Amino acid sequence: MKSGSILAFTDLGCSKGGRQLFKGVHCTVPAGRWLHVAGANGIGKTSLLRMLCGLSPIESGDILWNGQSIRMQRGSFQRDLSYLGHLNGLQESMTVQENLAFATALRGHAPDVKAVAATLARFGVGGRGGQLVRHLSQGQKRRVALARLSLSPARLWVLDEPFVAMDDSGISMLSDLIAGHLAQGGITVLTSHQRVDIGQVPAQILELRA
Ligand SMILES: Nc1ncnc2c1ncn2[C@@H]1O[C@H](COP(=O)(O)OP(=O)(O)OP(=O)(O)O)[C@@H](O)[C@H]1O
Repeated sequence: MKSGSILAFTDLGCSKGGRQLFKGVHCTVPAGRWLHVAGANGIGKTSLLRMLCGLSPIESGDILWNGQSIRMQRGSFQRDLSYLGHLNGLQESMTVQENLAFATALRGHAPDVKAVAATLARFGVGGRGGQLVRHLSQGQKRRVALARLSLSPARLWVLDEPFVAMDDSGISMLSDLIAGHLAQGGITVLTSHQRVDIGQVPAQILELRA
């Protein structure tokens, strides 16, 4: 993983349905650090993440990746990004193994069957590889989504409420996964209503306010 990436929000604002959610957000997150986007229900945390991922347009201000607006580098920025939303982004009618192989193929690589199996085992769903995703529990789906994330070479991880539906071992596994990502020079932006600890790396907290 290349080091030295940097993410910045400059005077960022967002409105939905004609209502201003937040404005004037400034924040810089360097390589190896993580940002906890916090704030009350409905304040706009998911909306901010969706702008960051290009799922909705930037209305005011800007988002910079390595000093350049993400609007000017859509393709390369998307390759640097992995997004985990509320819905996990898994194909329900495919097996667990097929989902991970599909994600690898989308990145232009041949699926490594052994690596997929080892990763599923690491995330506590090793026996589920041949099972359809729609037959998994919510927490198991989350674990499969995290297994897929761990195989991603993306430098920026954007995670919307990643700890929801996770049991204690899942929470600690995810914290370790993020800590490992940061140690390799990655950056993580996440939302959570709970306090989050990621190894020894202090949180940068962005508290959204109306
Ligand atoms: N497409 C839309 N049209 C109109 N309003 C929208 C749209 N999408 C989101 N909103 C509104 O924008 C506000 C912010 O929603 P968002 O999901 O970003 O909040 P949040 O901070 O993530 O909330 P929570 O903590 O409850 O998950 C909410 O009031 C929501 O109803």
